[in-house]
Amino acid sequence: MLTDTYGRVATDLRVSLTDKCNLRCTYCMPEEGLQWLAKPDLLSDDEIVRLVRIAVTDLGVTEVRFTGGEPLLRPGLVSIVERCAALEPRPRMSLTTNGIGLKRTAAALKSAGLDRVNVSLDTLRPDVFKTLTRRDRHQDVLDGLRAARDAGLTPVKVNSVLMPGLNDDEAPELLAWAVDNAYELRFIEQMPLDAQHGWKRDGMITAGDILASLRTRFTLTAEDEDTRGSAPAERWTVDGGPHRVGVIASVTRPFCRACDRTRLTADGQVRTCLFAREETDLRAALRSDAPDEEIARIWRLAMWGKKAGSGLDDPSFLQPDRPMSAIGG
Ligand SMILES: Nc1nc2c(ncn2[C@@H]2O[C@H](COP(=O)(O)OP(=O)(O)OP(=O)(O)O)[C@@H](O)[C@H]2O)c(=O)[nH]1
Ligand SMILES: C[S@@+](CC[C@H](N)C(=O)[O-])C[C@H]1O[C@@H](n2cnc3c(N)ncnc32)[C@H](O)[C@@H]1O
Ligand code: SF4
Ligand code: SF4
Repeated sequence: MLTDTYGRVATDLRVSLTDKCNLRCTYCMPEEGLQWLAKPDLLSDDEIVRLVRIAVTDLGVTEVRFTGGEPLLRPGLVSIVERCAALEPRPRMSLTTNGIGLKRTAAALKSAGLDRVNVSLDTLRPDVFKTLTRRDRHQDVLDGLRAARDAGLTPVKVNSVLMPGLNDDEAPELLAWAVDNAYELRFIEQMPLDAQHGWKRDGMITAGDILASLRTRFTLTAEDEDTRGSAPAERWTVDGGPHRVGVIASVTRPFCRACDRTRLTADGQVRTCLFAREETDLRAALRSDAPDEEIARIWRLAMWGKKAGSGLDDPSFLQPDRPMSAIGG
């Protein structure tokens, strides 16, 4: 098992398949993109499947999420999913994506064994989308969302980050749309993980702001805390249910005490936390022909050193060197 000194056990593995992306969301990447990882530095499909196998069979991981950068840009994605679905025990598998390209791939991903998807969409307004992501692809995301739902990659969750002066007035509109389309909407507080290091605590939209805005139009009833488990999202039923809305309040209502996550970057580094400042190199072990037991040992040791939380409230907090897109959000 992947246990840490605070008694938490990591059973949820998040695998970044690439650091590249076809959008440039302002809270994540600069306009000109980043220095992408060199191809030889990326884990191969075989290396990824091997690490997932070790995680599932030797380390107690039960959930695997593929993310990035934009995971749909990884050519081998469908085959990676198919090979991971054949593992014993079979992990539950999901994908976090900007949705562009899902129209083409949703059915194949479902057949390969993917269980569900989370799609990021911050606005219903094409012009705001273009400003926020610096790309004119709004319709592609809407098409991808529909394709995911039609393919049965459900529940389809939608992740929205609200940015002051851009889309912070859209929360009720987004929720009405999500309810109509049977998507489960979650609002995410912006975190200091942007490549530009432009985050400011007093410049972000908080969970409190979001809930106040939603309550101008909906009656929200908090779900029982006991049902939350290790989920980052706190949830409310909307107008008596059955629809729900979530808020992922990493900054103002952190949930690190229940954290069950371990992360693998596209270049094979274990990260114990989104905000970790150290990484552990599994790629080097893989490429020096280490046996499975040795890789499992290194991974366990890395997780044992996991810190209590994000450290966001510490006066000495320092943003990690890698931005969200290179960590795997
Ligand atoms: N602080 C913190 N935030 C996270 C973590 N994992 C995900 N998030 C935030 O939650 C957002 C949504 O993450 P998703 O990839 O959709 O995954 P999820 O919400 O954990 O997954 P499910 O609810 O199981 O579908 C991300 O964009 C992050 O902003 C984490 O380990 N720590
Ligand atoms: C890094 S992206 C990777 C997967 C895919 N490209 C996508 O956008 O869904 C994963 C999630 O991280 C979120 N994200 C990116 N930067 C963030 C930040 N600075 N604060 C909070 N969430 C962020 C995005 O909104 C998205 O939901
Ligand atoms: S949030 Fe996702 S879609 Fe937006 S730039 Fe980052 S990796 Fe790309
Ligand atoms: S900030 Fe780190 S410790 Fe807290 S929930 Fe996220 S990954 Fe876990």
